[in-house]
Amino acid sequence: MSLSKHLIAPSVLAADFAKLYDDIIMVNNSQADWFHIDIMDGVFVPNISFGFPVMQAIAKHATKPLDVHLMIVDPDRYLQVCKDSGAEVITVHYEACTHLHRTLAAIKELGCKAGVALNPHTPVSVLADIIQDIDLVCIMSVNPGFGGQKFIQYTYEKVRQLRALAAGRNDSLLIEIDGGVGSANAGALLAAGADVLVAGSFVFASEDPTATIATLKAVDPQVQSV
Ligand SMILES: O=C(CO)[C@H](O)[C@H](O)COP(=O)(O)O
Ligand SMILES: [Fe+2]
Repeated sequence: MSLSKHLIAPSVLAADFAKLYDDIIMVNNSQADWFHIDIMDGVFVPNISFGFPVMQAIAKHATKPLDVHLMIVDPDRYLQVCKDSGAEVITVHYEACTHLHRTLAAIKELGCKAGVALNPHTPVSVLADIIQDIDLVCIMSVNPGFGGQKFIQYTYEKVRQLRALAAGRNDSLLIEIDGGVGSANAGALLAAGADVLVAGSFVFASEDPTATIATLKAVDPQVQSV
């Protein structure tokens, strides 16, 4: 049995949409902790993924929490439908929210965990005055919009900075890493202070996704050897 406390959230974006049901059942039966659901509007990011009807179909069969990453402008418009579509964690982008404090309060009001995602160019210091109000910070380790991109190395430093920023003010903060995550960087991310690893192509493009999830779940924190 693994003693690891970190969470694995396979990103459905990388699943085979023509056999989505099979992939949902695979995740249900794996050691994954959450489903990561990427919703894109073609405005905040230069891509459109899928919307709430598809998420509702996923929720019908998923036996694990849905961790929803909203890559959309003005996300307040869609919080209620997101909750009604099965979300347990709702993450909005810092860069997409004019009134982030109000948006986080609205997410919590719905009974969901409130997350904030940061683009690679956004420093963690922007969260200094609001860190105590956040359940989860998603550090983007690629520019959002597409799966299968190369992991940005500076992410390790951002995880360390965020853990230091939250110390004593939000010790239960979950730090999630999204983009280009796989066994080459998982151990170092955990050592830096990450709690949740999102993995899309690394899981779904592998020969045996169930075993790949188990491998990520079994990773121990490791100081990066570069
Ligand atoms: O938010 C995302 C893209 O914007 C995805 O969650 C992320 O890219 C995961 O895919 P991969 O593991 O293939 O990089
Ligand atoms: Fe994502």
